[in-house]
Amino acid sequence: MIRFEQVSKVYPDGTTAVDRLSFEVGEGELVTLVGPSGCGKTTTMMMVNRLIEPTSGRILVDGEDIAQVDPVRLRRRIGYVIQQVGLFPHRTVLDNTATVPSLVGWKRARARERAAELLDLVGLDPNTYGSRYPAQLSGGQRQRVGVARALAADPPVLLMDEPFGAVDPVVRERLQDEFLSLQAAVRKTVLMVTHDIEEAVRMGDRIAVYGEGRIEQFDSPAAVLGMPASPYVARFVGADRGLKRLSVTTIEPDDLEEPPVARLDEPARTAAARLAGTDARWAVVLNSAGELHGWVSADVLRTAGEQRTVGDLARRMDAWVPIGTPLKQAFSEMLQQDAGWVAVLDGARFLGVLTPAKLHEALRRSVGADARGLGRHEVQFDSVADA
Ligand SMILES: Nc1ncnc2c1ncn2[C@@H]1O[C@H](COP(=O)(O)OP(=O)(O)OP(=O)(O)O)[C@@H](O)[C@H]1O
Repeated sequence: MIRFEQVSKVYPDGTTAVDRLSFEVGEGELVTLVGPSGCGKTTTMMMVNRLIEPTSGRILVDGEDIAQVDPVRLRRRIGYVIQQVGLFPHRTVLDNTATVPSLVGWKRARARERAAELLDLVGLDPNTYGSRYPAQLSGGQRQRVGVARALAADPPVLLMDEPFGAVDPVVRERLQDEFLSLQAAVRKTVLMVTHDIEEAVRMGDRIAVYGEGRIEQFDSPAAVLGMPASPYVARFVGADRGLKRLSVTTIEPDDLEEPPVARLDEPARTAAARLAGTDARWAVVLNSAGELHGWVSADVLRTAGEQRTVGDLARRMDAWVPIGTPLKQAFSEMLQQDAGWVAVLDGARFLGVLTPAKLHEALRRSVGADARGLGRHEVQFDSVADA
C-alpha cells in the first residue's frame, strides 16, 4: 500500500535525514517508526504526503508513484494526525472535524453529519462537545478530535506523528487502546511515528527501528524484542525487553496445563476417588455446561462426608482470561486475584490453566519459534530469564 524504494532525503544544508530507505506497509497494516530524536522519522512520514520531497528514490501509494500525483489530491487520500493536533482555534469541534469533507466538496449537512459520527466513534458525544472550541477541551479530548478529523473523509492511509505525545501517561494509554479498537474496525494503512519503544510495541503490527537515517530492523514487535538484529537495536529496545515481550506473546492452547476436573453436581467422594491416583492437590470445578465455577482442594474432597457434593466444597475462582490474551494480562490477573494460576477460557468453555511455570515456557516458546522461523543468529534466551 505504501512502498519506499531507495528513498533518500538530503536537506539543502547537506544534512542526510534519510538514506536509501526501502520498506513496504501492507494494506490495513499499522507500522510504527521508532528511534531516537533526529533519526529521520518525521522526514520519512512527511515524504508520504509530499510535505517534503525526496532527493532520490520513489514512493508508491497504492501502486502509484506519488511524484506523479497532484499533492492536494494525494493529501485527500491521506489522513494526517500530529502531536500539536493543529485544530483551528476559532472553529467549533464539529467544524474542525468536518474540515476535510467540506474541502473535498461534501454538502455542509452531510459533512457535519459525518463529523458527528466520527466524534462519537472517538468517544466524544457530539451534542456535548460539537459546539465547543478547542481551547475548551482537555489535551486528550483535543487528540481525539485530531484523530476524528483525520478519519473524517475516510482516507485509506493515515499518517500519525507522535499522535499521543502531548498527554499524560494514563490518558495516553487509554487513547492508544481506543485507537487500537478503532483501527480493528476501520483497518486503515497506518504509519505512526513515536520515539517511545513501549508505544511502538503496543501499537505496531510491525516496527521499523531507526538508526541514523536508516532502518536497523523492520519486524514484528515479538521479533524486535526477542531477536534484536544488532547491538544498537538491543540497546534501543532496552534491557527489560523480556518483560516487554510478555505483552506481545499470546496464550496458545499448547501452553495450558490440564488439571483434574470435578463436576459441581457430582458426589465429593467420586471426585476424591478420581484424584486419589494422581498427585494433584486440587481440581478445577466446572458446572454441567462445562463452564468454570472454581476449584476444590484434594484434601477437602478426601475428608468430606458421604452426602456432600463437589458444589458444597468448591471455592469460586475469578482469575480467568480468554485464550489469545497476552501473557502480560494473564500474569497481571494472577497477581490481582492473588492466585497461583489463571483459568483460560474459549468463550464460556474451560480450556485449561496457565501457571507461572507454563508462562515461562510460553515465553521461551515464542523466542524459539521466532528463532526457527527467521533464522537469526542472535537469539537472546537470557532475556526470558530476566522476565
Ligand atoms: N528543514 C531541514 N533542514 C535541515 N535539516 C533538517 C530539516 N528538517 C530536519 N532536518 C534534520 O534531519 C534529521 C532528521 O530529522 P527528522 O525530523 O526527520 O527526525 P525525527 O526522527 O523525526 O526526530 P524527532 O523525534 O526529534 O522529531 C535531523 O538531523 C534534523 O536536524
